[in-house]
Amino acid sequence: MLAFREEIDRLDTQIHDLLMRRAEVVTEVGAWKRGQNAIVLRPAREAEIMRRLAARHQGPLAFGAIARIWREIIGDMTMMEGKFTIAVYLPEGDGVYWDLARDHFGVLPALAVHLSAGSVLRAVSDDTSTLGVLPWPQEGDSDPWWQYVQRADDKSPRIVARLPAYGPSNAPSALVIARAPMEASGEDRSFLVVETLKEISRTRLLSRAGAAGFTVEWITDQLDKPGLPGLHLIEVEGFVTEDDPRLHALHRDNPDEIGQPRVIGGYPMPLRRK
Ligand SMILES: O=C(O)C(=O)C[C@]1(C(=O)O)C=C[C@@H](O)C=C1
Repeated sequence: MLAFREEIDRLDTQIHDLLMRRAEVVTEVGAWKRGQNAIVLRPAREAEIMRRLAARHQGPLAFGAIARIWREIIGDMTMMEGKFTIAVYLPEGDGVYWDLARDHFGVLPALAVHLSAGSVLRAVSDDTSTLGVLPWPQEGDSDPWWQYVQRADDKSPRIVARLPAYGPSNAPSALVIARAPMEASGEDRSFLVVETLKEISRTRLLSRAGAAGFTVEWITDQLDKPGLPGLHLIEVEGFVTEDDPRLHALHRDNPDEIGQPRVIGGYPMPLRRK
């Protein structure tokens, strides 16, 4: 028994030393980024780190535990690189987005409570908060927040990540908005906002998107009544940038039905518990 505990003490010392060393390296990364005026948060890199660890993981400890520890490490170390505040949507009586934010970004960042999604968007737009945590878009929401996300550039907030980074696929999801650069992680999804100019069924819109070359994962509408002219949020496979020829094709091939779509961000695919 004593021998086991001595071994555990030695391992703890090594883990602690390595974490302190990792924090020093991340501090250097932070200094380098400040010199370059580069944005601190890199969701694509974070996803790659998690995927690499998941692929090599073995032994009796469930990967969910490793994922949680690494989210704490990465979240807290991101905060060391620059001052972060996170605006979190916290509807009365529902702390799910708060928990998702804390689990993802660690104990260090300050979380600010916002009672509406619009208020989260404003906080990130006017730089009161670095990041915003918003609910996954709900069907039937008459005033969905995504319609106010302008486009995927570095100046206005866009969707950059999905929470949780690891978990069952039916877990409640949140989306993170920030003014961060677009970066592909190798396994990504993107969000397009598409304006329909006349009455068109969802099936027709989806087949148009397919014909333009997109693989559609999910769609929701700004209106309670899908089919009427209006805005549609379409989640597609892969990393899509503003200059993607498929965006142009969707409008060009259906000029009376579909306006020029815009990209409002996307996210690296989270790891899924098998
Ligand atoms: O690789 C970087 O750019 C880092 O800043 C390091 C690090 C990390 O802790 O591994 C921290 C924040 C970024 O979002 C991604 C990764």
